Amino acid sequence: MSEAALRLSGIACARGGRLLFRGVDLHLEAGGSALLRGPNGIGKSSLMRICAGLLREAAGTVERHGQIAMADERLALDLEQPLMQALSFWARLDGADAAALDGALAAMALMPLHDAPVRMLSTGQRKRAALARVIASGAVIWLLDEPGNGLDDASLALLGRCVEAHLAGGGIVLAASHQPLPLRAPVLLDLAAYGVEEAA
Ligand SMILES: Nc1ncnc2c1ncn2[C@@H]1O[C@H](COP(=O)(O)OP(=O)(O)OP(=O)(O)O)[C@@H](O)[C@H]1O
Repeated sequence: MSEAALRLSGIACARGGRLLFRGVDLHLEAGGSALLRGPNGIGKSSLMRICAGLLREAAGTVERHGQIAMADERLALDLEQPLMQALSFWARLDGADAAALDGALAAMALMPLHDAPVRMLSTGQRKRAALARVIASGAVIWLLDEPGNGLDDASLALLGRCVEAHLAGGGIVLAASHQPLPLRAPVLLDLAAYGVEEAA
C-alpha cells in the first residue's frame, strides 16, 4: 500500500457541453485524505467519477497508483439477493477473500443482516452495505460520495473508525460531503473556487 497515490493536475470537467470547473489540483499520497465541498451541481460527483476513470476529464491529468473503489448514490447490489451473497459477488470480482468480507460486514455492524434481502434494507443499512463493499474490496483508494447520507451517529462513528484504519494502513480517501464527516485533518477542496459558471 505504501506507494498509493492519487494526483490530479489542472483538471477541468464538462457535462452536457457545459464547463463546470477547471484548474483543480489535488495530490494525495499514502495515508492522505481530502474532503470535497461545494454547492449542489458544482461537480463533486463528476470529479469523483473522473478520479475513478468513469468520466473523461476535459483538461488536465489524473494519476492513480493503486486499486480504486467507489461508493456513491448507486447501490450496485442485487436487490433480490441476501446481503452476504450480493456483497460476495463484488468480493469475488475484487479478488477479496471471505475473511475480508466478514471483516467489512463486522466493521459496518451488518452481521445480523447478512441473510436479509438487499431490498429490505433501510436507507442507512443500504449505505452501510455500500461502504462494506468498498471496505471488503481491499482497494487502496476509496472514493466516497456523500458517505454519511442516511447514517445515524453510531454508523457515522463506525465509518470514522474504518477510514482511520484505512489511512493508518497507507490507504487514501477522497470524500464528498455536505455534512461533517469523521475525517481527521483532511485536505479541504472547495470546488466553488474553481467553478466556471454558476451551479444550477
Ligand atoms: N450525464 C450527465 N449529462 C449532462 N449533465 C450532467 C450529467 N450528470 C450530471 N450532470 C450535470 O453536471 C452538473 C454537476 O453534477 P454533479 O452531480 O457532479 O454535482 P454535485 O456537485 O455532486 O452535486 P450535489 O451536491 O447535488 O450532489 C449538474 O449540473 C448536473 O446536472
